[in-house]
Amino acid sequence: MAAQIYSGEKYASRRREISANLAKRPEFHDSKPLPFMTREEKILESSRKLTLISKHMNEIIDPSDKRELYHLNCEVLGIEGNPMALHGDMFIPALTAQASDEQQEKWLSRALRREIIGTYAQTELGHGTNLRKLETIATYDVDTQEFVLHTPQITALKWWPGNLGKSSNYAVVVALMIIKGKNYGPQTFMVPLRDEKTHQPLKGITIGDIGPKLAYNIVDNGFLGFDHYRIPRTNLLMRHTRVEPDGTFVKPPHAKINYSAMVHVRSYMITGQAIMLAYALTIATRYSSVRRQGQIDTTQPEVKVLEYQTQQHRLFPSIARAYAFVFAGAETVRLYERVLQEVETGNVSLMADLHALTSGLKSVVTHQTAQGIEQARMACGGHGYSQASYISEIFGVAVGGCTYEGENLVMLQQLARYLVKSAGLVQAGQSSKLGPLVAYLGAKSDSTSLIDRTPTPGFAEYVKTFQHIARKQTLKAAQKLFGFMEKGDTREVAWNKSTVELNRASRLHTRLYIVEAFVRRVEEVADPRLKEVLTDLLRLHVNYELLDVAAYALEDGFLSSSQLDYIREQLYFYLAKIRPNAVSLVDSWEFSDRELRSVLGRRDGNVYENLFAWAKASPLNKTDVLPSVDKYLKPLMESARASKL
Ligand SMILES: CCCCCCCCCCCCCCCCCCC/C=C/C(=O)SCCNC(=O)CCNC(=O)[C@H](O)C(C)(C)COP(=O)(O)OP(=O)(O)OC[C@H]1O[C@@H](n2cnc3c(N)ncnc32)[C@H](O)[C@@H]1OP(=O)(O)O
Ligand SMILES: Cc1cc2nc3c(=O)[nH]c(=O)nc-3n(C[C@H](O)[C@H](O)[C@H](O)COP(=O)(O)OP(=O)(O)OC[C@H]3O[C@@H](n4cnc5c(N)ncnc54)[C@H](O)[C@@H]3O)c2cc1C
Repeated sequence: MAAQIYSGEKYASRRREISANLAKRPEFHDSKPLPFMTREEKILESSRKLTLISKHMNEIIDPSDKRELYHLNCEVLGIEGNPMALHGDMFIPALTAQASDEQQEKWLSRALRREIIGTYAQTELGHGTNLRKLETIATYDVDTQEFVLHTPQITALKWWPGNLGKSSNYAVVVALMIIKGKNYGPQTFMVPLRDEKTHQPLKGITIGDIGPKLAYNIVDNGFLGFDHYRIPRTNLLMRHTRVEPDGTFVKPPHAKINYSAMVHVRSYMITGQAIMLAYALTIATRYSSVRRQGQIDTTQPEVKVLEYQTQQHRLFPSIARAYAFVFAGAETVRLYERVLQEVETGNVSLMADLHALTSGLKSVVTHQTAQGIEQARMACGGHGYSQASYISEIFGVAVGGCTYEGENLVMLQQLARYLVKSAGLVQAGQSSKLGPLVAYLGAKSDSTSLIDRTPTPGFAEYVKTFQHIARKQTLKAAQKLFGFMEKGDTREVAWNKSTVELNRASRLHTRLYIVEAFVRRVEEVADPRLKEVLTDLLRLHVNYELLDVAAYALEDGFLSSSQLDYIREQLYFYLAKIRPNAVSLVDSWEFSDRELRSVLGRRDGNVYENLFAWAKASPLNKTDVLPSVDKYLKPLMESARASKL
């Protein structure tokens, strides 16, 4: 099963080898539980481990394999980030996709060797979503052939970029490019921020950390201001866009080609989110098979809480989602790598499809992941609320994905633009022009679903029902938009009056895609034992998801209430059928205890003694009487007692 999850036996077994290798190297382990460290201690500890990774990586992994590096990071550094997180996640991808060969020679090679540390500085205090209104300006000075970076007001301060505050000495900075008074929109520049020897900020640069956040606190998200700060013309990233010495602008082959670092993260983060969801579910499912409370049969001993149907309903559909997301994530990465290669040859035709797909997936997957993690926390009762479970940290890190790389409700609208265009083609009788991701929009619906109307309903009937729902909502929402426009609203006003419905269409389209990705993967499985278990999980998935969106199919009679009853019964049937495999389904992700960092999620199930040991190790328990008691509580109680006398 691990080979299914990790798209092949080769990587699944490499993960095991890497984990086994690290188990023998205590210097790579956390020196104490992360929840007991201050933010400063965590950053120090993470930097220590980063240095070790840098030194010994070649003995443990093949550093050219992204997946191996990712696994090494998960084991050693964990999810709370590290001082070079953005260096790998965005700085290197931005240089790879946007720097010319000559620029790559100069900077990318140094970045890969870790001679310099970089980040991606785009968001500002006043603007994150609306990139066209960023306020940092890069004005071209033809005389000196330099760009002058400037922060004209406080809202123009870069704000949020990861590792900008304290760790990075370079950044790929996004600023509005002005040449001879003309605004050429957001462009990307390579900008030195700190002296390479002293690490002191360079003259003209104001820089620092933005303070603690909900989670992800090992990362020093930062602020940055420029005071007429000059960089050479050749620091504009010029793989696709160019500015000649005389200020002539040479257009890229696609207007949004500069957004590639964002598309890179959106493509990869689907897998990252699946893994965080699987972390939380591993912890909650294992704990639920250790925790005994209450009885189902009063003549029998207390049961494991995993026997309760409510607990299964809380956890198993999310287990199915984690599988669905990792399968969809693998497809997304394949498409991303293909588009990256095609763009290199000047073919930008798939950029819009990739953007639409990743915008939708990023939004639906992060939202459902956060919901699933929070349910996993509640499934652990009181102990879920303790940081010993580590689920609160997983939640905090994962939920950040709803905001970064494009706020979810904004990114759903990006997909909606694509869907509206496709609906326009359908309306114009040009369905043959629809791309493969939206071809179903042009198909004719059956009048009713055949779920429960055939002897053994296959997945095709479910897929058709999801297609019907997504098609109906897309065409309806587009019609709403066109209707407002026909009545005289501008497109923008009409759009704003239709966005809730448009975003619903985007979610339904994306949920259909996720179901189809799951079906595609299960169909490929050859081993009959694996196929059976994955088929059960997929059946749980389609029934759970369909129930969740059934209102759309009930309102036009595509599904009847008796079919709905059938879907519910199927759901309950598969909850029970999956129960014996539940622990194996989470164990199949093969997370080591080191990687999970959870007392509740321990593989050996020895939860109670380890919770007690963890509590005793709390810094508060170093002394029996705290200074706060000596200084305040004792005098308070003493004066209360004295006044009673
Ligand atoms: C199986 C195991 C294997 C293991 C393998 C390992 C994998 C594990 C990896 C885990 C990795 C996890 C990584 C986690 C990283 C965590 C770090 C997070 C750091 C966070 C960083 C950031 O947040 S950076 C800042 C991000 N900011 C944003 O995202 C801003 C959002 N805003 C925008 O993107 C844009 O402003 C916009 C898209 C909303 C609007 O842009 P604009 O105003 O310019 O455009 P329009 O709306 O007018 O649209 C015009 C037109 O352009 C099209 N378009 C827009 N963007 C793109 C694009 N990128 N590509 C193609 N086309 C695009 C748009 O659709 C419109 O088209 P039309 O045809 O006109 O409709
Ligand atoms: C953990 C984390 C890490 C980050 N790392 C980086 C980084 O490394 N580099 C970087 O540059 N940035 C980074 N960011 C910033 C991040 O990319 C932005 O915060 C994000 O893109 C959202 O933009 P915003 O903050 O401007 O939200 P806003 O746009 O202000 O969103 C506020 C609300 O307005 C709504 N809204 C905004 N525009 C529209 C619209 N057109 N239609 C309808 N509703 C709208 C949103 O849906 C939301 O409800 C990070 C953020 C976080 C949380």
